[in-house]
Amino acid sequence: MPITIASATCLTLLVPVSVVILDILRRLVRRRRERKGLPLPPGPTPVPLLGNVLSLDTDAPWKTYTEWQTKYGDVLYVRLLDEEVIVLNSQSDAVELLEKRSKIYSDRPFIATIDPYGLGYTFGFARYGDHWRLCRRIFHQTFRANAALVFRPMQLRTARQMVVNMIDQPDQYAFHYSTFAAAVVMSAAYDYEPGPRDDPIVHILDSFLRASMSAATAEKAVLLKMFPFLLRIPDWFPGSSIKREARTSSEWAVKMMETPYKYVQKQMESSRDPTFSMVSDHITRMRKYDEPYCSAYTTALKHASVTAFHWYTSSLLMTFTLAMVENPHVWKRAQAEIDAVLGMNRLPEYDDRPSLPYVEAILRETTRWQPVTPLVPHATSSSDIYKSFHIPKGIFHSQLCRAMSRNEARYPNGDQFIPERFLTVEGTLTDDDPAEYVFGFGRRICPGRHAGDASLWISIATMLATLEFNLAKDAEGKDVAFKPAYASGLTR
Ligand code: HEM
Repeated sequence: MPITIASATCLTLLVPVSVVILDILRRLVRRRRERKGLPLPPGPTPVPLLGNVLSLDTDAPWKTYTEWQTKYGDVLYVRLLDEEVIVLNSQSDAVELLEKRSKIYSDRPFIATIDPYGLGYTFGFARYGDHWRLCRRIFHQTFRANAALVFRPMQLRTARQMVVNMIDQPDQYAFHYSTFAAAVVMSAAYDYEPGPRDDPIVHILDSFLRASMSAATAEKAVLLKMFPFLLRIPDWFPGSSIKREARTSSEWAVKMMETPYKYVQKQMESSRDPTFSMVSDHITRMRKYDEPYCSAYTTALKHASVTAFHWYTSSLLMTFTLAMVENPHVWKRAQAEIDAVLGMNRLPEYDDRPSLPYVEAILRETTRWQPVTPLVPHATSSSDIYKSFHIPKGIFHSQLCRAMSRNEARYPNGDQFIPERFLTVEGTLTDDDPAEYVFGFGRRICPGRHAGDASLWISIATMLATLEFNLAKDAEGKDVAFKPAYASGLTR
């Protein structure tokens, strides 16, 4: 019988699919042997091969996990194809494992999209090991609590500039948030202050974020893990779109890493004015080292200085804006507090922070209401036993920030934006601060949290002191209705 094109295609697909199925089975059998009779944490019953993947809301997985939490408890075991996942829904379990046993809970999982999309150029996705340690040390020297105080005058100035830009171009608010957040990190990392509009480096950052975030979804990670050859097929071949997207994202990532780095090198060579930044400091220090350490140091410095993490700050400012537009009574009460404490003649400064508890409560509620990383992925570097359950080596585990922030006992009506939940009846702040979980836990806890928190506070306080938050109007002066939606990806 002649072999048709259709049957040849079927045969071509059958081989990789069979290899993948055999590999999944082999790994599942090996894991079962390693358990030595101990049970896995409870979770929904997986179907053969597919596991629980069909029951998961892939756009908002935390919604399904939260439903399963009610049914199976705080420590959940879920299987998505061959990927085993432990979901930690409570802060106490996250502290117990990620902080007290941080030696084995600090790795990042293998996510097949990270390197092809260029996300591997930021050390946030690096595997736990020497490269990560060096990046983290470089980063920490600049951004640790005391060192980050140096940035405050710049953060204050940049926040005020952002408000001026918003008054000029209110419809471009998302861009102004991004410029502000990037300016803070770029100043510290490269001594580079972006222009208020159309800055070329902010453009590179935003282009990378758009290319990587819209593309790096969980489905694509699974697809690439199962069929890595998709990255090698010719551009004209059906199904090559993932490869082309990855290439675009990776090209932006290289520009994001190299362009500001070259800017610092040029400044150091040519400028008569001394430049001081994280990058220039380490370029100077590394002169005393020889190859190959110098080359490892340069790579770590480039990965540590990639400023893409500014998106956390700008994303939270978007959430803040949404909350203000939906809850005008909140910004009105905050304005009344600011006017009463500061009077009408000056803008908020950092020293005013303790005197503005309602503004602080708004910041806390913003980070709680819509956590910027609903699921934070970690991986175990060896197996463990927790609460008499077997936790396998090398599996994905994730603290579900979203479940912590929606714990009904701690936050009644958690879907609503209610800053008052952080205030006592006397109007002072309670001890509950979401910063205890929104920045992660243990050795991978956000190292930019001090700078990030200071950026958020000064920008929110300055906006509340100067702006009103209303719906846009159409040509007839009527409110333009809108339906808020979050993009899904590694962050929101
Ligand atoms: C202001 C809002 C911010 C929030 C809510 C936030 C949150 C987080 C979270 C949840 C993680 C993962 C922690 C874990 O794996 O357990 C993280 C990691 C990280 N953040 Fe932040 N972040 C913020 C701002 C920033 C800023 C402004 C910077 C840069 C100056 C930054 C730099 C980083 C880096 C480099 C990592 C990776 C750390 C590692 O893997 O070792 N973050 N952040």
